[in-house]
Amino acid sequence: MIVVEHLAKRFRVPKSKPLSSCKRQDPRLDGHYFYSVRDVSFQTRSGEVLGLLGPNGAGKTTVLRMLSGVLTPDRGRIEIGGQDWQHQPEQMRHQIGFLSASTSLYQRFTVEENLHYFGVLYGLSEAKVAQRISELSEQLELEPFLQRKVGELSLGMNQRASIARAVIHQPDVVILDEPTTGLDIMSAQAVLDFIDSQKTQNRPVIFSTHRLEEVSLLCDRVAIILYGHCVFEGTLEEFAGSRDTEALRMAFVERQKRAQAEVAG
Ligand SMILES: Nc1ncnc2c1ncn2[C@@H]1O[C@H](COP(=O)(O)OP(=O)(O)OP(=O)(O)O)[C@@H](O)[C@H]1O
Repeated sequence: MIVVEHLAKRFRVPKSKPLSSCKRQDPRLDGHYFYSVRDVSFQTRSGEVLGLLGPNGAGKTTVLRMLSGVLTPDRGRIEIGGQDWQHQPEQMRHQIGFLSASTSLYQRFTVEENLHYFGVLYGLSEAKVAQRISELSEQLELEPFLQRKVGELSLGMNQRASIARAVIHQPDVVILDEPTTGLDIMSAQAVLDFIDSQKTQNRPVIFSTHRLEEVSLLCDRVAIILYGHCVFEGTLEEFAGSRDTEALRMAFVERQKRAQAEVAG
């Protein structure tokens, strides 16, 4: 079970850097600080997939970076499997597999060499590393390019290898930031199948996306982030009355319009 309560994160606005007009009008700008995440709460159970939705700049990546331990929240609480992040940050970091846009691999190493390197870095034995590489190769369809250098891979291959790197240590929780963005159909499908397979292993997945078809297909729950606030958290049926993509789209547009009107008014 993952419980996130009242997360908040602000960043100091550098004096030297002029803000865009969009940023200057953003209600989250307050004095010298930009409040990227104001108040976000949600929860998800083992074997559930939670989709984090919201327009560009809503605060999704900042939430995921706090969940994965990359950023420390200014406020709020994160509990994973009954343990509080704040009290056991190192232990918790090992329980999480996090893929972000900045998850990178060594370009001159092959995919297998990269996975081996990161597996050893996580303290896995040689036998365990070999077992994980074999499992992940199958799950993410890496076999055809396992021996190729990362610098020669397509975007889709690179993303699948990066996901394998993120979960090489068999974490209890998988967190993926826009995992299918920019991918071709086959690579995107391999990533979606991987997320789906986590359900059968009873492992919770939290992922951000702009694609409602993916939410409809995979998610048990959604959390909608607008201007750094969580404006909805619950099942798809509670959100849109059904899992249908069009129903989700209408519910999402309705929420966003309402939030914009509240901000403007
Ligand atoms: N380190 C930082 N310093 C200053 N502002 C930041 C920082 N990180 C994020 N922000 C700002 O916080 C807001 C939320 O950013 P975030 O990346 O979390 O949004 P997002 O919902 O993931 O957007 P997208 O869908 O485009 O990826 C944005 O306005 C962003 O510019």
